[in-house]
Amino acid sequence: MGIRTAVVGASGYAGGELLRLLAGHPDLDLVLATAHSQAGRPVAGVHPHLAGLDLVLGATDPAALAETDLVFLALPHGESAAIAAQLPDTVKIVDLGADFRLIDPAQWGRYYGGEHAGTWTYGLPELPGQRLRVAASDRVAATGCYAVATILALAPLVAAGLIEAEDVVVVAASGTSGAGKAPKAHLLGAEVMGDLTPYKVGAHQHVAEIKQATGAASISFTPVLAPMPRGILATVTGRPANADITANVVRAVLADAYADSPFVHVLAEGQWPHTAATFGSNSAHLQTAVDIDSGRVIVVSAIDNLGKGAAGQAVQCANLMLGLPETTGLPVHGVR
Ligand SMILES: NC(=O)C1=CN([C@@H]2O[C@H](COP(=O)(O)OP(=O)(O)OC[C@H]3O[C@@H](n4cnc5c(N)ncnc54)[C@H](OP(=O)(O)O)[C@@H]3O)[C@@H](O)[C@H]2O)C=CC1
Ligand SMILES: CC(=O)N[C@@H](CCC(=O)OP(=O)(O)O)C(=O)O
Repeated sequence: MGIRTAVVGASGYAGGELLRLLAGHPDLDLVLATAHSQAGRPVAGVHPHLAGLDLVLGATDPAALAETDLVFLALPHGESAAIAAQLPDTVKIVDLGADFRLIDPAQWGRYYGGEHAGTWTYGLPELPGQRLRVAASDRVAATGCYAVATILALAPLVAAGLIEAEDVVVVAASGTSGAGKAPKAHLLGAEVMGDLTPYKVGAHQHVAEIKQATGAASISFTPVLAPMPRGILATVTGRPANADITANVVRAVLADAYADSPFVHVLAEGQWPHTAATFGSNSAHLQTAVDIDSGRVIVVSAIDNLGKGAAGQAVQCANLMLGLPETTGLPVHGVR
């Protein structure tokens, strides 16, 4: 018997991707998959791509979860804390929601409202020193999807002093699965297809965790909904601190920052990230340029929002928490 593992919120997009990854994981044994309104339905009825996974979605019962070794929470914001509070210390938890990501309660109040649940270890192992902190933790808050795409592009630039921390601009497009399965007015099929739509303009909740993780002082962030099922392409630009900066210098800083990170790939000169190349993987692809007109430093990053942006990231953190190799059960390469 391996690590007894439960997925809470298993009927959702992130939960479904966790089930798919766990089915191929050699050490994590899926013993419980729970849902809310869809409890009682077979997994394959909710997730047709998981046909053959012979499991019925259970109700979310903390007493049953307490009998496991590892719980992934893939719930709407605000629902994790009540369940986590009922689980003993013997159970390791990775929360995919936002509830425990932020340190500053004022930032929680600004972007989410309501009571701040607390702060867990931020689940982005590629940040300096964070791999060890995740490995030493029993409670980890996995990152937001736009946040990981942006932080991976931005953090090394701020840390190396290549750009000014108070002038960062991000425009990022996401596939529709990023919004979750629950019906939303702007996500009706006919409205999404053949269209690009900005939303939460000037007020996206991931700005708080991006600033917290990178040290950027001010960020203008514009998310765009794209007519594709999954994937994020983030274009991050910053004003250079030094007028002589070149793309080769930026590329070297990024390559150095991720030299020991198996899932982050700084692409060869001339190759640009695109979402399809990361589809189904836990990888992030990065490339950089210096704008020949404005002189701004540009880093483009691509991820699969359900992979490195959600379920893959969560499994990567769980691997570290359990002392397993970070890459166990996780695809480095996309499906095309
Ligand atoms: N989608 C993405 O790309 C990413 C998602 N995340 C985070 O992961 C979490 C899940 O997201 P996602 O899978 O997209 O969301 P979905 O809307 O697709 O799924 C939500 C899940 O939570 C369950 N649920 C809904 N309401 C409750 C409740 N009141 N109590 C208990 N369970 C409930 C649903 O069960 P049922 O269907 O049975 O009602 C479903 O299993 C969110 O916190 C999200 O922010 C993080 C990064 C990326
Ligand atoms: C397309 C879309 O709507 N995406 C969601 C991000 C979902 C996510 O990953 O972030 P959280 O875990 O913080 O919810 C949004 O922009 O709010």
